[in-house]
Amino acid sequence: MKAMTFVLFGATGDLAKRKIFPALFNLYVDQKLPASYAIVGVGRRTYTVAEFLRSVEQSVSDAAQRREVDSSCIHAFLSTIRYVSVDVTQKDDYLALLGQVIQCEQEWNLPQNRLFYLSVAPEFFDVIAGHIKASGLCETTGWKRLIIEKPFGRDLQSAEALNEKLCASFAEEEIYRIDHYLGKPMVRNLEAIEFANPIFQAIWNNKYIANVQITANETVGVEDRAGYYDHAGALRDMVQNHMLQLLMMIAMHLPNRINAKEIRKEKRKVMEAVRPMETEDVMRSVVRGQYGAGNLQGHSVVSYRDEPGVEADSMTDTFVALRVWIDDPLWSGVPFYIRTGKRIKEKSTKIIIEFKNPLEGSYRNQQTAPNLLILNINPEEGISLQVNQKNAAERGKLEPVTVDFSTDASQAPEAYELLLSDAIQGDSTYFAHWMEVKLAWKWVTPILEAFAQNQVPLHVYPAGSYGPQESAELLMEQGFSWWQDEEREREMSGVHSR
Ligand SMILES: NC(=O)C1=CN([C@@H]2O[C@H](COP(=O)(O)OP(=O)(O)OC[C@H]3O[C@@H](n4cnc5c(N)ncnc54)[C@H](OP(=O)(O)O)[C@@H]3O)[C@@H](O)[C@H]2O)C=CC1
Ligand SMILES: O=C1O[C@H](COP(=O)(O)O)[C@@H](O)[C@H](O)[C@H]1O
Repeated sequence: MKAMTFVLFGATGDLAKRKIFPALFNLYVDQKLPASYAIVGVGRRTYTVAEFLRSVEQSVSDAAQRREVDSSCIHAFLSTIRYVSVDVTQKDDYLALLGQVIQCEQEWNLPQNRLFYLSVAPEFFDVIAGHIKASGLCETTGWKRLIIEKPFGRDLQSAEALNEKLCASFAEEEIYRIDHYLGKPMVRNLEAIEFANPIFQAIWNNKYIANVQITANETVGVEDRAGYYDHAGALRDMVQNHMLQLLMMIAMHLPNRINAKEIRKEKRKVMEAVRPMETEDVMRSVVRGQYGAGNLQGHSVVSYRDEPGVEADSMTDTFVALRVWIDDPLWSGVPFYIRTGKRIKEKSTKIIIEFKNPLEGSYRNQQTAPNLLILNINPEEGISLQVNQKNAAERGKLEPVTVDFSTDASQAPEAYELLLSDAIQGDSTYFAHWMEVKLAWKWVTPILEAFAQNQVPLHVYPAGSYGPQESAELLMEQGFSWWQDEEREREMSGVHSR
């Protein structure tokens, strides 16, 4: 790993405190940072270095406790950090930043490898990239990289404009667009499940797969983010980025080689093959919902429109379900169902692959359940396979059982740790390439337009439910159902087989 200087814009912000500094600290403890490096925190407020380090110390204290490290370890980590107050809109302020970076490079004898992380509001992304270039921060004798937070634009046009501006300062291969779903260990694992297991690889196609169900349900509501969310909605907030990334990961074909270039090439091909939607398709294949008041895990919760900061007549989608077709020989005829919602009965991110069931009805007078491959992403992490077996206690009645493998999620590194470690090493496999982002925006555009013009009904669903009933109907049209909901209902009613 090459020695470097890590410049963190937004170092006094929420994300830096909650995720970035704890992740850097964990990497430090695990000796996954370069042998020599410096971190330069950039914020607007005029902190002294000591004040800034106190705030960093606070933000890594939980991680330090969990890792059972002593204060000397924390102080050693803090000793690598400096702070500069910069108004990112003021070009002259960047000279002080450049001075600090050069000073760090001299003090620690670091090559001019510079990693810039923009953890600031999106309206500053292009401004900062431009000033980094104009100030000379970009002129290095080593490498330079730019990590950029979400959201990457709010539609195709703004994303293109942002990308153009970033590309004036950084080349595509130097830009690392964060999608934190690509930092989740089980999402990274999808590629291995598909491509490192010949038995799955052999049946990963429309001959054997009946449908694929991708779910990211949350129990939380809009929280204190109405200012952003009420102008975004679930389609922009979750589908354009995270859900389509999951789709690309699960549907990509076997790459020629397992490396960043080939994997991203295959992901891009998936987005190119996703069937575009006309307005009529949107009306047939997309369900839009918004949570009403309800009861969630024993607590009454207010409707979305009654949340602080939300417009009383807001039409913002807090739930979206979609039926997606991929027009390529591998997936022709296989519906991919995607859904995501807030204030849903339980937190659950998973992908369920339902296999075709040619034996249905052929097993004497008994029904066989389809085989399911369940990829649990969050909060549980692991794989389950549903198979049929005879229950000896029930006179050999056939019933589905699951073979489970789960990992201890509490021991797995956090998404930001994995993403930061990758960017430091120059591995862009799990960052969104511009073409993926662009194609995803392009694909959601007709849906965004149909929502804006109210061409799709907004179904109100009770908080604590599985979303609007219409989302179940989307699957029923092909004779399917959301397996996860069925499973939960069965568990609750004490019935364990179909
Ligand atoms: N917070 C989260 O959970 C998540 C955040 N993100 C993304 O991360 C990014 C940062 O979010 P978050 O940390 O929540 O934002 P915050 O509002 O908490 O922090 C913003 C940061 O930007 C700095 N800043 C604001 N204006 C200026 C300026 N003119 N000059 C210099 N610095 C400035 C602030 O400095 P100061 O405090 O000194 O004013 C602060 O460090 C955003 O793109 C967001 O979309 C993505 C996923 C989750
Ligand atoms: O990016 C976002 O993701 C979170 C959900 O992330 P998860 O890791 O908890 O599944 C979502 O709550 C938020 O609205 C969105 O901006």
